Amino acid sequence: MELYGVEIDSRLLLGTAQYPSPAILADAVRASGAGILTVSLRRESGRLREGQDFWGLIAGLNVKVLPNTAGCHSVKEAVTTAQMAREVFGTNWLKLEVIGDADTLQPDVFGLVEAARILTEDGFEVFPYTTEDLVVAERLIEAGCKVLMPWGAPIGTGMGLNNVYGLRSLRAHFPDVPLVVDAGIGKPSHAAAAMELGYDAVLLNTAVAKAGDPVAMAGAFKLAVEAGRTAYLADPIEPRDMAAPSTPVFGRASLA
Ligand SMILES: CC(=O)[C@@H](O)[C@H](O)COP(=O)(O)O
Repeated sequence: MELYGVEIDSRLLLGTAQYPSPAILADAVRASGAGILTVSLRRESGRLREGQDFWGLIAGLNVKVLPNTAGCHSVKEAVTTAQMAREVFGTNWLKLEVIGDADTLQPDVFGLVEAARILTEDGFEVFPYTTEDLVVAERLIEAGCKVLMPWGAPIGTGMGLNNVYGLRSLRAHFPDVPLVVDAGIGKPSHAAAAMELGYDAVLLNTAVAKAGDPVAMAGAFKLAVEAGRTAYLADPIEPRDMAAPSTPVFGRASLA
């Protein structure tokens, strides 16, 4: 998969927050085979010493880092955080979150488009956390985004794909834009379902970090993403209303 001209081996993107310990985070990342890790400057660098330890751990994993403006509620805050993240991580890649509602953590799509335009003009390669809205998607692309990351469900809910119709429409409208389902995935089956829809990748955090066994769950997500992608490429059958015998019957057995 190619994102902003960079070839990425794995179609699983993993968040790095909320793990029980740094060691479990590192083991989970390895088990997941993740190709990209998101890192939030604001959440992780609260205390200087801890922040430095954390950067060291992430750097040692040798996985591409996608800094994230998690927790930003305004364009100004997101732009400032992005500029700081570029300094700290030395990358133009940015996962752009502009949160519009404190209960659902849904994106402020108006602020998102504005921030995406400002940051793209400033040389960032923006991965916007958005909804499945087609018009917003169009505006983000006009603003310079070359990847879109619609939500599956609100962050941290684990509800899976809330609007399969919307996600399918988005895929159909933008066949050539890399699309990543970001947020709300709770189980490997949700990730597989996203991949079966033809999504290029999934991004998740809570489902692994908060699992009873994060390392085992990370391995399960790895398999699910691979299975979903393989199934998509294998061209699944369409569901149908009428039954159709899977074992054709030629003639009848004579019991006489
Ligand atoms: C880590 C990150 O980028 C989150 O903001 C992301 O949206 C993940 O959401 P979940 O925790 O619901 O997987």
